[in-house]
Amino acid sequence: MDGRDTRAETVRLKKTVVLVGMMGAGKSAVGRALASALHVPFRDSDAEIELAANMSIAEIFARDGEPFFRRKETQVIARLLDDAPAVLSTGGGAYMSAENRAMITERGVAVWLDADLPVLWQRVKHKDTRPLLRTPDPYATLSEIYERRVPIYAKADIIVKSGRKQSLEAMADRVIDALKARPDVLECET
Ligand SMILES: Nc1ncnc2c1ncn2[C@@H]1O[C@H](COP(=O)(O)OP(=O)(O)OP(=O)(O)O)[C@@H](O)[C@H]1O
Ligand SMILES: O=C(O)C1=C[C@@H](O)[C@@H](O)[C@H](O)C1
Ligand SMILES: [Mg+2]
Repeated sequence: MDGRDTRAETVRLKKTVVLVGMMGAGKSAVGRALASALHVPFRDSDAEIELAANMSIAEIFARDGEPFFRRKETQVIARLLDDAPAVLSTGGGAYMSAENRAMITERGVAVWLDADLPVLWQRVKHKDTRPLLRTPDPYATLSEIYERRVPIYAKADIIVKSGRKQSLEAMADRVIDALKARPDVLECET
């Protein structure tokens, strides 16, 4: 048996879980906890792009522009979806591309970590690593991006609400609970 024991159950991931959502939704942080709970590899498209380019995302945006970054993002997601089932955290804009959405849903399962704007702002306001928020009024920019993107994130296969007070592990557990309703994604024996 190649399944692993999680919370007194044996679960086996059959498809890559692709976390989508806004900057600060917790895709990277919750993704790591989720991969650890499911005993599968954790991958992060932003980190993979930075590794391949040997540059930070802010540097890539500044030197090569956002369209170049988006092309790399699509290539990296396609490559990572070829690997064995894993948890894949995407960058906040990845799910905006129809091409990315199609391949994610065909070869994996899209999970939207849905956090409200005030929660997102609390989480991103102290860091200046996100090039899209390097504007004179980053809160207004985040708000505008949020309003524009929410209808697209809502197309995800699974939606998990992310509250202010939930720990990363609690969020990972909620994602696992949602995945259990999808036996084509998570095989579960008690
Ligand atoms: N449920 C949570 N509880 C506590 N802290 C959280 C939670 N989710 C995220 N955070 C914190 O918020 C910050 C931003 O989260 P994270 O980097 O995972 O977001 P992201 O969705 O990957 O954003 P990006 O699209 O910019 O990569 C981190 O410091 C993370 O630890
Ligand atoms: O929301 C976005 O468009 C982005 C989010 C980050 O994860 C990075 O992918 C990059 O900063 C762009
Ligand atoms: Mg991230």
